[in-house]
Amino acid sequence: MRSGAAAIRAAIIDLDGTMLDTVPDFELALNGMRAELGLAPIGQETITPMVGKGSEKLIRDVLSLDLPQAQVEAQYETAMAAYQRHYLAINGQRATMYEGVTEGLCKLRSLGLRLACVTNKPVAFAQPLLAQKGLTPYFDLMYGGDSLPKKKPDPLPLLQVCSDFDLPPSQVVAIGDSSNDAQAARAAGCFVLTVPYGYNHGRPVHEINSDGIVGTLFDAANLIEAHNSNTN
Ligand SMILES: O=C(O)COP(=O)(O)O
Ligand SMILES: [Mg+2]
Repeated sequence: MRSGAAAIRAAIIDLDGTMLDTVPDFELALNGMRAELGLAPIGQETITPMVGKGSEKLIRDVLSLDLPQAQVEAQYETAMAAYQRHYLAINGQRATMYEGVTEGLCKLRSLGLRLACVTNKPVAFAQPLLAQKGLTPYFDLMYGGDSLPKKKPDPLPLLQVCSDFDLPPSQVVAIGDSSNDAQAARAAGCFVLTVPYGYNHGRPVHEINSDGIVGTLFDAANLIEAHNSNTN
């Protein structure tokens, strides 16, 4: 992060691919939906690069694997309803937490930062998932992909958090796994740190325009601590 910049007072943390590996949940829910539509199951290697742009795009992309455009639109509503039903039934069953997540969140809180989770996952999936994994207490607030009129890569959810926390974006860092998170952060004027173990739409992580790659959320917290000790 830029030396001479102001201290970081809040962090906005992504969910899928950053705190939790949810691809095994997506696999169950998407294949449940596909079975209802008479489509063959798909594997995690196909699903992983599709995660991160929200449910609407995911369902269209998954249907487009087999169906021509007109058919995708004709089946979309049925597919979305089936997908939501399956996802809610298995939510969190196979998702696992990445290394360093709880340590990182604890440390960020101990540094006095306010924390928000901003995900493109629908809020009806994200809220129970955070609760089930014991992550809810770390966060002051959470916005899902359908909480506001626009989702990442639009800066709106990040700017909303800055306004909720009454902080300028220059004092807020976004931490995520994808170019989607980085684009939103850059457009909002927030710092951005990237974890290398997530999905990034199937692209190499070094292509992301970010202020640094951190191995874990705990490493991110240590970097922020060092940055703040140079500014206070
Ligand atoms: O697109 C999704 O469902 C989730 O994406 P995110 O948590 O990485 O923002
Ligand atoms: Mg993500």
